Amino acid sequence: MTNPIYLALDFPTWCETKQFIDTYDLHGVPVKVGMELFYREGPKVIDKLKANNHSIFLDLKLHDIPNTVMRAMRNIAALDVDIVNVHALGGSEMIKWAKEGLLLGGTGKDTKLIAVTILTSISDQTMNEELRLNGSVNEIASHLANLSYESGADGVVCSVHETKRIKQVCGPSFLTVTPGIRLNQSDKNDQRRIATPLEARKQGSDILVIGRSITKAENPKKAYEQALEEWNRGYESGNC
Ligand SMILES: O=c1ccn([C@@H]2O[C@H](COP(=O)(O)O)[C@@H](O)[C@H]2O)c(=O)[nH]1
Repeated sequence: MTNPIYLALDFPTWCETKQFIDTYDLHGVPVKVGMELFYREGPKVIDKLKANNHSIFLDLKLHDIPNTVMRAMRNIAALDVDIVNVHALGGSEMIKWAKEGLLLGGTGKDTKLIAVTILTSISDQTMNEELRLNGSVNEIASHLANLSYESGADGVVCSVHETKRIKQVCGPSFLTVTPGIRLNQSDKNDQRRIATPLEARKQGSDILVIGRSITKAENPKKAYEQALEEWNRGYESGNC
């Protein structure tokens, strides 16, 4: 099976990104490019990573009126990356138009459109008391996943803790992409709904996104290999 661990390249510049990949010999691993790097370097960063054989998840989390998202997605489609995303809270019309934009601007590659349900930095308490969204994160994330599924998305971004329920609601082939992964549970940082790679595998995640547990590790190469080893252990021990 293909490597499901996307390394979050949350660096300020291409220069620092390249230095990190070169130093720790992480050439060719799947990567996630987010707002920090993309807003600095623009589309050329995608070409540079492609030249280095990385699968790319472009994490720009579009959230606007349907027409604006469709037109933006038409341009993003030309970048020919593997995964792109929107916020599910933009609603069903926005998700449908995002898919339309992706198809209109696409180069024939099967770019997956996924929708962020509830950010992994949000707790039940923040959702209920600050945002005044009623229900548990689990309930709302699975509702938003179902909405995304019915609107033509290929999957969602959620935490490991919602994966099982989302698979039950949307079916096994609906992708669950899970950030909030920690190799050491004590390093939560700004994340609230975290899990280990082993738990992610047991709960049925398809793709893991890992940033700081690898980039800030003493030995990032070893940390990446540890994540892969845990993931594979989850499979070998028949836990899935
Ligand atoms: O709900 C979400 C959606 C996206 N992310 C992104 O994933 C990485 C996680 O980084 P860590 O350092 O492993 O916490 C980061 O780029 C986020 O923008 C997310 O964490 N949660």
